[in-house]
Amino acid sequence: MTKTSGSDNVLCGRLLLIDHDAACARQTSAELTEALLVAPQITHAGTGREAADHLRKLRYDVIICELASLGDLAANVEDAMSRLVRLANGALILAVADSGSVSAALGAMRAGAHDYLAKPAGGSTLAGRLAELAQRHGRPRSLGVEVTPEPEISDYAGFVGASSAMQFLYEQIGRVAASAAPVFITGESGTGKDVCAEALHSRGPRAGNRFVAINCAAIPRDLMESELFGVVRGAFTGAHEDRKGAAELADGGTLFLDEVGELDLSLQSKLLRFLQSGCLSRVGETAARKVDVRVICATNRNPMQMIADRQFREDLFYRLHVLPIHLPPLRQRPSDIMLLTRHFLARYAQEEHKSFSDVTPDAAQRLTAADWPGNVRQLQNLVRRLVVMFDGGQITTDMIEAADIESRVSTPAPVEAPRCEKRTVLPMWQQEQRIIEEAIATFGGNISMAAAALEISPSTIYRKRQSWSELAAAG
Ligand SMILES: Nc1ncnc2c1ncn2[C@@H]1O[C@H](COP(=O)(O)OP(=O)(O)OP(=O)(O)O)[C@@H](O)[C@H]1O
Repeated sequence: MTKTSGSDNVLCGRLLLIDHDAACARQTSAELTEALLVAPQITHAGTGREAADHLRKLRYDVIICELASLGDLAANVEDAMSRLVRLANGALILAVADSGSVSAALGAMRAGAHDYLAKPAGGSTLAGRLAELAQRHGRPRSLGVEVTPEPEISDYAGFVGASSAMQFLYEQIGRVAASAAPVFITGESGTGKDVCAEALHSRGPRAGNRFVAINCAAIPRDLMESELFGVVRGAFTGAHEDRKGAAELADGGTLFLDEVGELDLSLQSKLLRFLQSGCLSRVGETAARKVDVRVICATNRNPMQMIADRQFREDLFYRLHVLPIHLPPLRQRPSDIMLLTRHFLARYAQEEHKSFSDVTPDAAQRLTAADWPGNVRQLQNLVRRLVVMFDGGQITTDMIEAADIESRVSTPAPVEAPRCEKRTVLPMWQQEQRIIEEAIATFGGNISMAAAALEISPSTIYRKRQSWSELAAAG
């Protein structure tokens, strides 16, 4: 077996190996020790729960996790990995999946694993992949490492966060902001899609012009067209004067269409025509007006599902989905939770003229371990309530319990036993489509990276996308 070179020698600290097959784990340990120049301290855990016990007692640098061994942590791989990520305290996580379990591997990645390998993964393959990962993520705690970590950015254009997911996002915004091409932002509610749209505007060449946001879910359907494209006097009852719509107001700047999936289908056709021609007509006029806007749109729904359900035009989707950005949920970047907590604490304490010193270690542990289904908005609301409800001092777990009206922070989601339910089975091509689109979203729209993770070629993805549009059109 070949040893990794000195400069690659990044894996030397504490390593937790999770594998229910003890013989396999022994072999992997031996091979890894041989493949690395400085032997790591390897601890073996046979189950997810055993691993959780180790992680509560000691901090590890790297976790290698055979996914089938996590079954006792949660009913599905994604939830189990989310729990592991929360306990991992920033360790690098490399998932090892059965070669047929692409969806399990993707679920693990979605939940926050840094990378995955298909079985069988020998010691030198593992060592090589860990070296790559450590270079990419910068592991300052690994012993004997010569990696110079990139300077960590902890706030950027309205965002607070220093996790590797946020570093990737800042880099993406920096690159994408300069372009005039449409941006499609996805992410759960409260992850910062509005913040992202404004950051793209403020960091781009249109920053001197207007940023006009329109929430497609908040405006009644019959007013939407005039809000978007404007109206001429007398076009309908109540149209007392000529008025510009959001698109015209944003001329020279950025038009942000939030919750774009809520636009009704007839307006989607008009939006498509506008994107194709750069011209619009106000409601009640026939003349076309040339408008120069950069379009950014966002949704917290799955656009592929909306297309499959015929709620979103596929041609419009591909027109808008030129530069995709995906915002990771807060539970996948637990290292940002205390940074955000302290940021909001300082901000609201100042607003309320109060003084809060910090958060007790127990309270910090509780906040970091929570699921945050409402993401940053939920954390922000909780901190605001804490500041309003209490006079100052240190934030304790009792205070969190009292302020946590959503009852989600104090009670992490219980592990549900697998239920036998009647489920709809989607056709093979739709399941395949979902896996591939999820992989693409995981890598922020980068097809080459998604293809590499799926171990297929990028041209296969392009070819399959073409055949799905044909199937969707035929169906
Ligand atoms: N990384 C972050 N740092 C600081 N504040 C953040 C961050 N992410 C989100 N926020 C704050 O959280 C709140 C929700 O963010 P935002 O409205 O951008 O979320 P969203 O993804 O657009 O949600 P929705 O889909 O519900 O519209 C805002 O007050 C925003 O300022």
